[in-house]
Amino acid sequence: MGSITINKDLLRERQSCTFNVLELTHLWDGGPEKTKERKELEKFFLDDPELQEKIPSEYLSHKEKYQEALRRSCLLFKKIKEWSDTTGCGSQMDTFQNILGGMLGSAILPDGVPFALNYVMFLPTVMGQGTMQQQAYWVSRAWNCEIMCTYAQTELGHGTFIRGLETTATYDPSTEEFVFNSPTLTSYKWWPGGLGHTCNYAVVVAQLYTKGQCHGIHPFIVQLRDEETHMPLPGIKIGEIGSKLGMNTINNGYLGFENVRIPRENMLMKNSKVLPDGTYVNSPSDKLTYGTMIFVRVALVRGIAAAYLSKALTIATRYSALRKQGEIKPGAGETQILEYRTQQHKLFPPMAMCFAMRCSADWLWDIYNSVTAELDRGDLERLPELHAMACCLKAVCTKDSAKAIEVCRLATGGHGYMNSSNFPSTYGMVTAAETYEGENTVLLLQTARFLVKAWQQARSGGNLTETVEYLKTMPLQPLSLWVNSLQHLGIAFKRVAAGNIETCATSIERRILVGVAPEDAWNEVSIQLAKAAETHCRAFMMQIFINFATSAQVSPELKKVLIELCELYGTYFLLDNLGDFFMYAGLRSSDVPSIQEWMETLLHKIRPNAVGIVDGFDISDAVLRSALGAYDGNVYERLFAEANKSPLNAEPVDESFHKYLKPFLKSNL
Ligand SMILES: CCCCCCCCCCCCCCCCCCCCCC(=O)SCCNC(=O)CCNC(=O)[C@H](O)C(C)(C)COP(=O)(O)OP(=O)(O)OC[C@H]1O[C@@H](n2cnc3c(N)ncnc32)[C@H](O)[C@@H]1OP(=O)(O)O
Ligand SMILES: Cc1cc2nc3c(=O)[nH]c(=O)nc-3n(C[C@H](O)[C@H](O)[C@H](O)COP(=O)(O)OP(=O)(O)OC[C@H]3O[C@@H](n4cnc5c(N)ncnc54)[C@H](O)[C@@H]3O)c2cc1C
Repeated sequence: MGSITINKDLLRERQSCTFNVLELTHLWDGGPEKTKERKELEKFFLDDPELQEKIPSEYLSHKEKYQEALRRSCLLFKKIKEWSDTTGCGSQMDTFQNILGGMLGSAILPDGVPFALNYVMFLPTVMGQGTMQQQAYWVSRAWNCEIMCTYAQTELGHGTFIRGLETTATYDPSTEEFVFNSPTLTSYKWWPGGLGHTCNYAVVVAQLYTKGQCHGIHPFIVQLRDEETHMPLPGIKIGEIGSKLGMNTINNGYLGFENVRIPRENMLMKNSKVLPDGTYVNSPSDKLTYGTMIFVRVALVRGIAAAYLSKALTIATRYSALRKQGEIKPGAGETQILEYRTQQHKLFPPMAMCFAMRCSADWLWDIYNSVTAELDRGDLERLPELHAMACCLKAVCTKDSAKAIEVCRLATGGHGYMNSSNFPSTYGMVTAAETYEGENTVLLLQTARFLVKAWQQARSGGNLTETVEYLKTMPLQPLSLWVNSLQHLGIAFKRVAAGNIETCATSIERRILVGVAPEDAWNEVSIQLAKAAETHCRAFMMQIFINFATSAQVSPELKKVLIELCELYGTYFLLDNLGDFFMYAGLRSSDVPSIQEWMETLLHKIRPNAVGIVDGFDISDAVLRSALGAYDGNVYERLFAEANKSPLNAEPVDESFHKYLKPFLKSNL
């Protein structure tokens, strides 16, 4: 291809953008230095021909896909080492973030990195739950890829309810070993990434038995395969779970145990312990075992939800600026589809969501780091709030992102259905995150549990933490008349959340008063509870976005765009949930037309900057991997070039014609 002619419509869009795109890129990356580093990193990896795709992976068999992914993973991680040796350790963390969290990794291994779990879950588990000695031994081995590891928690029978896991680890004091068993078919580990044929070690989460007593689930490091031959060790039954909707190169696997013995020292013992004689020593909190899940939920908001959405938006927005279809005014010439208000309504609210996700992710990352430091000092006070916010942000952001990616695909018509648009693999990657690391409904219900408690505390005059402080005053303040302003939106979203939480709390109380058991009352109200958690999260994201947009140290031109996007976030979700705002935020039906108009005006204002905004995400063509979204806009040439990569086009007449079709056509049915 190699064409450098930029599509004329895209060129015009770029000329009419009202703000400096590079300024947005710097803001998005966290400063000019970060942008520079990212670009150097991308160049280092993406210019390597060995890492580039030769045949589109869709045309490979399942086995070939895995083998090719493994080849590239090995090269990739060699290069990471090379990169960090030349640039120092500090940036190694950033490198991993870039490779595993969304962007760079998805350019090289679009259907998942089979080594991901080694870094995303195994290492964080050892670092968070291992003693100093365990960390000293295991971290360097895994970090340097002397061994390859995964995190095996989910079983065929249980993913959500982890207290119900069935794998057993029974302590044998005579040999100072744990003996692992899978007593049932449903106790087989099922799903861990890289487990199939890649990893030789895993953190295995199992029910710990010692002195005849079960102490619940605990993490252990178990060797699965011989380090030389890679053969499964005696008693280990292991394999891959087969083809999936997406993420087909991440090598998810299954695992069963038959009397597999590991040394006592392989139990991760930072929190709870088993002494050589089998005495069990309790952890300060049994929820510390769940720490790695919090880490991944936190990382996903930015690394998956926001990152993949920014890609889908770049593809759909550029395409909508150059695609022409129909006329708005007869005879006026064909219209860029981006001119259609309905098209703007598909694309611009997700742009706003992308910003809201990024601000929230930064907040979540900061609180994660401070709470983790507090946990290390034995202070568990802020853990419930971190857990509650990680749960709802993971759930709401992955849900919004997956839904919006599908909207972006639909917004590109038929061409979006092609694998070469890169929508299918992008969607496959993000919808997986709606399930893994805590299924979204389940996580919303975890947040709801925290909110109902906070509500009760607010009623009894107790102290409330930062994210629920609004519950103290909200319902008591009189409702004011509706005003179309950002500040009013912020308050209205909190009122909706407070109203939903109050409704749930009183519904539960009412049921309990008439004799329903508290647990049944909870289940009966759980549709509303999940909704309450979502509205709390939305109110939080709205406020974080308002704070960000109003205080960002940027040029007035860019600030104007940020404020418009922020207002769009609020008006979009308000209009999508009018009933809530009628019920709880003092909205009257006579207020709605002006809000609808406000939202439509925002779409109109954002329109000239739409391409500028997605250009500001600065996603290179190599990362986008889309025939529809490339910077130069040569969509039709690219679609043709991609079609010609189909193996069916290698010959003018396929051999199947002679084998099947010709005899069939000649058979005179
Ligand atoms: C170092 C280098 C780093 C480089 C970094 C690079 C970074 C870049 C990375 C970017 C990303 C790229 C990734 C791509 C790769 C894809 C990988 C795919 C990975 C997918 C992996 C998985 O998929 S891996 C399995 C996950 N599987 C779950 O996720 C199970 C959900 N299931 C539960 O999580 C529990 O089962 C559930 C429901 C809570 C109930 O647990 P339960 O029954 O024990 O608890 P209850 O409900 O009874 O609650 C009792 C009380 O515990 C409280 N509580 C509960 N949890 C708590 C907690 N975590 N912390 C504190 N408190 C907690 C609760 O709030 C209650 O508190 P209270 O009593 O005060 O109200
Ligand atoms: C791509 C992918 C990668 C994965 N990688 C790993 C990995 O590396 N390691 C690992 O250990 N696991 C992994 N998993 C497993 C993943 O963590 C689980 O699938 C997830 O936690 C959901 O559990 P489940 O599949 O048992 O669903 P279930 O819990 O059976 O959920 C099914 C339905 O039941 C509902 N439900 C369940 N419990 C409740 C409840 N208490 N209240 C209300 N509704 C409920 C859910 O909302 C859902 O609608 C992966 C999964 C996927 C899809």
